[in-house]
Amino acid sequence: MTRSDLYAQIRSKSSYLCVGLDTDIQKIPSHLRSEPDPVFAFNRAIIEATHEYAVAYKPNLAFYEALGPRGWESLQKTLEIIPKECFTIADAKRGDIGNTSGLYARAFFDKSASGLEFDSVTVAPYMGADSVKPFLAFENKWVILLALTSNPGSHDFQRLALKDSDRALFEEVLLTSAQWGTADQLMYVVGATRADQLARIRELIPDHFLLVPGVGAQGGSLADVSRYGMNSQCGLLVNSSRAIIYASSGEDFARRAADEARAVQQEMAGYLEQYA
Ligand SMILES: O=c1ccn([C@@H]2O[C@H](COP(=O)(O)O)[C@@H](O)[C@H]2O)c(=O)[nH]1
Repeated sequence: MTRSDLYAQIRSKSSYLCVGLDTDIQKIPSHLRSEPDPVFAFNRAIIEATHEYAVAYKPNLAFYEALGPRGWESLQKTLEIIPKECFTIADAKRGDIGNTSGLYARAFFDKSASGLEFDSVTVAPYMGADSVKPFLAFENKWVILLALTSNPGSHDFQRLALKDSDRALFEEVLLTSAQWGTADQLMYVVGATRADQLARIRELIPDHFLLVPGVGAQGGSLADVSRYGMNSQCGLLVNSSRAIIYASSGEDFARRAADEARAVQQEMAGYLEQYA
């Protein structure tokens, strides 16, 4: 998907919501457990209920890989039914030496090889340029690099000040990696719990899209993320997983997920009018 297709969808839905498909077999409502593929049945209901309000879907690979081959099959079937206008993110956090990264890229971008074709994949940047560039070789595909993550451990390395520099490690990651590709193929993960850093991040990378997890269950503020992170083309995809997909554990789970997604979308519509 191109940047202009993504922006057109954000405008037409007045939304920059990404719904996270972190589908935990233990949390699926009990009435779905007798389905032949409960994970797929759950995802289908969530996607049907929320696609009016969401511009992107982000399955986290851990939830599928933990189930072995049947998890991979559920993922493949889920990807097939995500509406074509929606941006798809394989939250896989990959990255390795160049030839291995090339195969990871094929796994997520080359349907003829793996049966999967996502628009984007999350990648860890710490093995450097040669570990990221193989993902950037695919036309109209996106690499979403981890920059400043939402978890408490982001302080362990990402926030460390570099010696003889006024920059933190994550700032160096942003500035250096932005040279590896263009803002039409590179995005960055910045946690919503790190909204205090967004103004600084926008000084360093004004044009790139940011994938922002951490609102909802992790308590990040959508208001702050939107205020400090939005650029003139929105530049944000804000993810919420558990707060939407597990809004209810009963038979009304899909309707409740729609209610949550709609509430977030309505708040986003206001911020788009105000800031973009
Ligand atoms: O910094 C990061 C990077 C990735 N994630 C992922 O996003 C979702 C968040 O789920 P919630 O239920 O909305 O908290 C999940 O898949 C994480 O692995 C993140 O949270 N922070």
